[in-house]
Amino acid sequence: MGIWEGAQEEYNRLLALHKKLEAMKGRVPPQQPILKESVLTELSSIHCRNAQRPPGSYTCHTVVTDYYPPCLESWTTLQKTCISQLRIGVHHVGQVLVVRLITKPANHGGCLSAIEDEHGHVATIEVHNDHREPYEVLPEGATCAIKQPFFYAVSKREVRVRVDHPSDLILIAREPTTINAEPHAAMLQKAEAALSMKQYTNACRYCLTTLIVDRSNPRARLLLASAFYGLEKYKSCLETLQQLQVLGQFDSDASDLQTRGLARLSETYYASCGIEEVAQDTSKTRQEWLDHASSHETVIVRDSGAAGRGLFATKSVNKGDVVLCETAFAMVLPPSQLARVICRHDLVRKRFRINPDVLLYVRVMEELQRRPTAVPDLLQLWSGEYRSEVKEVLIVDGNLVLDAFHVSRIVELNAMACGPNRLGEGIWLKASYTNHSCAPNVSYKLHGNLLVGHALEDIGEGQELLVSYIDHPETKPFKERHQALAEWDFACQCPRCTTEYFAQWINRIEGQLNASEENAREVTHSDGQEADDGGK
Ligand SMILES: C[S@@+](CC[C@H](N)C(=O)[O-])C[C@H]1O[C@@H](n2cnc3c(N)ncnc32)[C@H](O)[C@@H]1O
Repeated sequence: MGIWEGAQEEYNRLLALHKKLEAMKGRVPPQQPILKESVLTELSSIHCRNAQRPPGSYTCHTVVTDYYPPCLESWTTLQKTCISQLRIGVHHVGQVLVVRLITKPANHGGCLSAIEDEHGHVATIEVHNDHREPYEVLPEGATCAIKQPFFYAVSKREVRVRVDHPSDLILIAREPTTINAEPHAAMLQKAEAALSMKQYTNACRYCLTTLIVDRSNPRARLLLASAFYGLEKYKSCLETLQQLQVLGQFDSDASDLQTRGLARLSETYYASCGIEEVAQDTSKTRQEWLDHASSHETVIVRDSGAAGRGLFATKSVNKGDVVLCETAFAMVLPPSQLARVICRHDLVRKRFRINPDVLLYVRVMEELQRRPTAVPDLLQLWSGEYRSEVKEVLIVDGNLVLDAFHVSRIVELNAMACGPNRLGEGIWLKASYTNHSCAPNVSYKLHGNLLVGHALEDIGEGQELLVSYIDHPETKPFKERHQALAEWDFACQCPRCTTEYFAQWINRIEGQLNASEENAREVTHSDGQEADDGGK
C-alpha cells in the first residue's frame, strides 16, 4: 500500500473512532486513577517500536480533533488543577496543571512522556507542533506547567493530556536566564552556536548582551553583523561593520561580509542579482539556498476587491521584465521532503495532509521560533475563515506564543508547489499576496530558493499582478479549471471566469426560455388540435 492510501485508510479509521469517542466527552477516564504501570508500559512499547525503525525515516501521525486558541496568560495567574479533576474532551481554560516529567520522552505523532502531579497521580502528556528533539521538549525530571490542559481520549481505554500550542507548556524548573553574569567568551560561544543553527535572533541577543558591557568587543560586533545578515537586515549589518572600521578592527572576515552586505542591499533596491546568471548557475549546481536578497520595490499589497488583498505594480514593466524576486521564508524540496513522512489528520476540517505540506508547516514553525521578527509578516497572510488573536510577537512566560492551527491554515492556503516535478513546497511572504487568474499576467520561476516573477505581458503602473495557481489554464475549459482550483477553497472570480460564467448563465437562461417557448408552442398547437378534434 502506498503512503497516500495508507494515510487515507488511517484517516477513515480515526474519523470513525473519533465519532465513537465523542460520547465520553465531559466524563472521567474509565480507569480512575490512571494506572502508573499502564502509562509506563505504553511508553516503553513506543520506545521499542521507535528503536526498530530505520533512523531518519519513519511515519508519524498527528490527529487534530479540535481547534482552540493558545493561552495568553501567565501560568502563575491560572487556577491550579490536578490530574484526577480533568474531564475528557474538555479544555480546562483558566486552569494550570503542574506536574513532573517522570520518563524519557518518546516521539510518536507528537512528543510523549509520563507526568505525575503532587498527589502522585499519573497520565501521559502528548505535545504537538514543537519539533525540537524530544529531550528538549520534555526533559526527564523537569517540572512543568501545562496551561489550559486538554484531556483527550486516544481510544476507549486511553486518555492523554494534550498540548497543541508549544507555548502552553512551561518548563518551570528550567535554569533562569543569567546570561548577564556569564563571561564574554561563553556568551560569544553561544552566539556562534546560535549562528550555526541559523538562530539569528538569539545570536543577536547574545552579542548585544556582550556589547552592553563591552562596547568595543570586535568579535561581538562581527558576530552581530553576521546575525543581522542572516535576518536579511543588510543595512544594520553594514552599520555594525562600519563601527568596526571606526574601532580600527576591520579584518578580512569583516571585509568579506561587507562586500556581501553591499551586494544584497543593492539587490534589494535595484533587483541587480542578474537573474539570467543565477538561473544558469542554479541549473548547473542545483544549489537549494542562494546568497541573494529579495527585491520587491516594484510591488505593493493593496485591496483587490472580491479576492481580498492583492499584489500591484508600483511602476509599469514590459513583457519579460522581472517584477519580483524573493527568497523563500521556508521551503522543502525532494529528497529531504521524503526523509520522514508525517500525516496530519484534521478531523475538524475533515481532511488529511501528508508531505510535503506537513513538513513545510514544520519548517515554518521552526523558522518562526528562529526568527520571531518575521512573525507579524507571516501571521498577516491569508488564513481563510480562521481568525486568531495572536498577530504580533507575543512572549508569555518566556515563550513565543503562536497559534499552531492558525499557522497550519496559513501554510495550507499560501504554500506554492516548487522544485523538480513540483514535488516540493515553499512559502514566500510577498508573493503569497498574488491572486489567481485564469488569464495570468505574471509567471513565477524558482532558482534555488529565489522565486522570480516575470511579466507575461506589458503591465501598467497600478495594475494587479496575477498568476495562475493551476498548470496550463489556457487549455482548460471552465469546469476543469474550477475542479483544479478546488483544493484552494475559493470560487475563481477572475475576469475570464466571470465572463465565461455569465456566458454560460445566459446560454442556460436562453435555453430555458427557448424550451418554454417551444413548450408553449406545442401546448397551443395541441390545444388547437384538440379544439379542432373536438369540433370534428
Ligand atoms: C494566496 S492567497 C492570495 C492573497 C489573498 N487574496 C489575501 O488577501 O491575502 C489565496 C486566496 O486569495 C483569494 N483569491 C485568489 N485569487 C482569487 C480569484 N481569482 N478569485 C477569488 N478569490 C481569489 C482566495 O480566497 C484564495 O484562497
